Amino acid sequence: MVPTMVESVDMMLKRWKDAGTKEKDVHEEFLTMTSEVISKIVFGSNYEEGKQIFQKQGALIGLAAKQLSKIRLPGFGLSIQDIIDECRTFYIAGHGTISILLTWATLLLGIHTEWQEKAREEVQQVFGNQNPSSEGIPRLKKMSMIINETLRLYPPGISTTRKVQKETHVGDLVLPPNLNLQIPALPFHQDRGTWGEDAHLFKPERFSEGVANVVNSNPGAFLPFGYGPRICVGNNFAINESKITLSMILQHYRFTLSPNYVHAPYQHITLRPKSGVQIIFQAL
Ligand code: HEM
Repeated sequence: MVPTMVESVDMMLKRWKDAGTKEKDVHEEFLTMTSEVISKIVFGSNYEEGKQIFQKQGALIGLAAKQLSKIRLPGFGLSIQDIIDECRTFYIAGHGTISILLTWATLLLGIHTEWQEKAREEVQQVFGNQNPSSEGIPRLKKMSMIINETLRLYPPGISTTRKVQKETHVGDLVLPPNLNLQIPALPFHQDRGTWGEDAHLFKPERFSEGVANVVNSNPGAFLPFGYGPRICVGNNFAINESKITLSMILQHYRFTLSPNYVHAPYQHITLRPKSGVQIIFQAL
């Protein structure tokens, strides 16, 4: 997967170079790039083909006889429809969230340029001018701290849901069966009792000893990928793709937030910027 990710980021950086413009809406750029990656990995195709596959799937589902969707693959208990649904889930879950994480991380590094420099130094130590490799990715400690702090302040999957199976007592509350619960990440991520009075500030050093060290007394304090048996299955995929993308950008550009940017995060399933994030890039 790493070479596929590197190839897609490389294509994005070539587009940037050819376009020659310094200011970019990185949300748009990352959306195209992450769609490219997931299309190649799930379908072995590119972004345009991936889009077409979904349009064709719509028609296919309409045409598919009920009989077809009832065919079950031996040993797996999955129907053709189940497999189509799984591919769709991976396609949708597998790029929107990563592009949002990358967008917020770039915004924060565009403001906190001292952290941008620290991250660039680390990337140069680990990869030099070479493309990121799977052996080097786990050595990017500062990058992990930056990504975790971004996920804490701007969790793309802003809330998750659970359904109560049997009557449950939580403190004085009695939760009846079948109650749907919405579990928002932000109040936990910005709780001053857990994170301190500066909980609202970007301070990646909180994670210098890893996530477990910060949340060991309360595993629910940091929920960017959810929690328990239904935790996000794309967790490592997302972190790897984010580290690769940020590393390659840092190898080629120094960047700052544009004065044209208007801060307007809003929740539309995920936590995204309403009018994009405009960043000014300077080639190194
Ligand atoms: C930064 C990127 C991502 C974030 C923030 C994120 C966040 C989440 C969250 C909060 C959940 C709910 C977990 C729970 O209820 O406990 C979830 C579930 C899920 N995610 Fe992600 N996700 C990301 C990337 C991905 C990627 C790249 C994929 C696939 C390639 C993916 C596939 C899934 C799937 C299939 C589920 C449902 C798991 C289940 O119900 O068992 N996600 N994700």
